[in-house]
Amino acid sequence: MLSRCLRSISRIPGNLILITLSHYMPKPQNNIPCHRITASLTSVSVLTCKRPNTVPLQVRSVATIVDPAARFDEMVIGPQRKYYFLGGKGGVGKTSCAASLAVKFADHGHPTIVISTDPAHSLSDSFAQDLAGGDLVPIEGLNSPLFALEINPEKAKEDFRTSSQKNGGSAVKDFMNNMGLGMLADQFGDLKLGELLDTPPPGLDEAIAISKVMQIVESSQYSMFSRIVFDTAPTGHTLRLLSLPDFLDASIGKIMKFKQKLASAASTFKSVLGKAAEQQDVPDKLQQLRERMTKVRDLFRDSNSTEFVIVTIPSVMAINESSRLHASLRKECVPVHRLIVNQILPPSVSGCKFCSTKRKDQMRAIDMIRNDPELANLRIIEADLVDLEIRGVPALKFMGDIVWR
Ligand SMILES: Nc1ncnc2c1ncn2[C@@H]1O[C@H](COP(=O)(O)OP(=O)(O)OP(=O)(O)O)[C@@H](O)[C@H]1O
Repeated sequence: MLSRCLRSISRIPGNLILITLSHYMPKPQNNIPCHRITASLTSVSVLTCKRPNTVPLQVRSVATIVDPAARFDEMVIGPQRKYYFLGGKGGVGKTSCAASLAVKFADHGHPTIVISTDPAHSLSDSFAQDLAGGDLVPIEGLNSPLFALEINPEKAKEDFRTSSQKNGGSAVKDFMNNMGLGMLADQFGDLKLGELLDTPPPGLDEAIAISKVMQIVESSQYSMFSRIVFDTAPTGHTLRLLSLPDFLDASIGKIMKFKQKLASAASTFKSVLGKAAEQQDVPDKLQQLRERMTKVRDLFRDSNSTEFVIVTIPSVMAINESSRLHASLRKECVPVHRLIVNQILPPSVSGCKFCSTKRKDQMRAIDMIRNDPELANLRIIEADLVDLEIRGVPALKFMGDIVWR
């Protein structure tokens, strides 16, 4: 209702927001429009409706508009680089939404990269191109460059584990024994080096994948790309990923402490100091990893450049999970403004009994969103279930026009 009638919103003096509506709106006494508008605005109280098409409202705090459109114009504006992470429950349409957003950015003149960090990739299927080779692959047929990549987290984890074992885990222990400092190993038992180096915690695979991606996006070779879209793994992985930088920070902090203790202990073994210097790069590598993890965390939290878009479907289970995801993202200070409710059965299905029953269920689930304290304030983007397979650039353009309006 509001989106159909809305022409503009502007702040006016006296802590008022002026909402100009493009359609004729009856007076508030008629009991329709202002109530509907207040239902669509949070923390708003209606003062008066002076003229049929101009409604001044007093706000207690900045109003959030629940509007069934993505406001793509806001997303596309500005040449500075922006990151969009799309996440949610498995199978809800994260990849289709991420790929269609990347296609739309590129079609609007933004050189764009889309990266899948989901271990169960479907980005290749979505673009109908093989993107699993480890390098960015150009996607044809768009106004600006679009490159896509599927990260293989298993491989990244294996690389990390191998290099840790070579340079950090066993190498650290051998190093201590060689120096005759084996007795110090017990003293450093509380450092739990193995926790980080031998048995990587869950989520490390994706963090390393994203960290690898950071390497790509930080390099001057890719500085021209102004939009980076991530198709992330289902909720559980994403949540672990978010808590990972803090975990690693603590673990790596312990190892850095270890480095300092080792340096002071080594001073009593002057003859082996030369060897100590050779091993200097072990903690330095960890320091680099720590710095990269910190950057990943900062990137997730930077509201100027980053937005996490939650994708869901209109079912009670998916909406409950989205609510939990939003609560966790909020706790981690990750900016979230939009919730895509995908695969909604269109009203035209009313001829089919099964479909219309299903649609009623979906409408009830959508009502849940509006009453959910975590989700109600997000911009809700409604996307219909379409009767074609979302595969290949033309289908993604079609999907993009449905979702990213
Ligand atoms: N609005 C839609 N209309 C019709 N089909 C859709 C829609 N959105 C997604 N699909 C289809 O649903 C399936 C799952 O979509 P997609 O792979 O994008 O989900 P996902 O959340 O990324 O899944 P996963 O968690 O398995 O990676 C695909 O076959 C896709 O084409």
